[in-house]
Amino acid sequence: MSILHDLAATIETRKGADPDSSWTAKLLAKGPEKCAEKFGEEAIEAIIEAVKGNRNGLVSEGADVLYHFLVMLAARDVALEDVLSELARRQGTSGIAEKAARPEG
Ligand SMILES: N=c1c2ncn([C@@H]3O[C@H](COP(=O)(O)OP(=O)(O)OP(=O)(O)O)[C@@H](O)[C@H]3O)c2ncn1[C@@H]1O[C@H](COP(=O)(O)O)[C@@H](O)[C@H]1O
Repeated sequence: MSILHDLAATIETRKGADPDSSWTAKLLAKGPEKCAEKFGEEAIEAIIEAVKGNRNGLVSEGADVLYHFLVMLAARDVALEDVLSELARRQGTSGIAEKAARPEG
């Protein structure tokens, strides 16, 4: 299990939990739209750090982005595994070398 899988599993346990018991439970209780909004805010903060060239800031905001991405997925009942499977599928269908190796037609 990766850290992302561990975190996704923790976030899953926060669904329906008392909003006063954890930050994640509180955010999920506000609904999927709020979760998506928070993801957008964190993404913008990461963009700002990237544009500034602030390595430490980008690492920190990047962690926020990944956490809020997982919360957004959980809020819409989309499994991390589905996103990872989509990435894996693309590994097999993209890339100049792979395309060149494929027969015509
Ligand atoms: N990785 C994170 C993580 N990253 C960011 N955050 C929270 O996300 C919030 C985002 O910061 P903001 O400044 O936007 O928050 P805010 O200003 O208080 O919120 P708003 O008023 O803007 O809505 C912070 O309060 C952080 O605590 C996180 N909260 C939890 N986790 C992980 O999730 C696990 C479960 O957390 P709890 O559900 O809180 O136990 C933890 O063990 C951590 O591993």
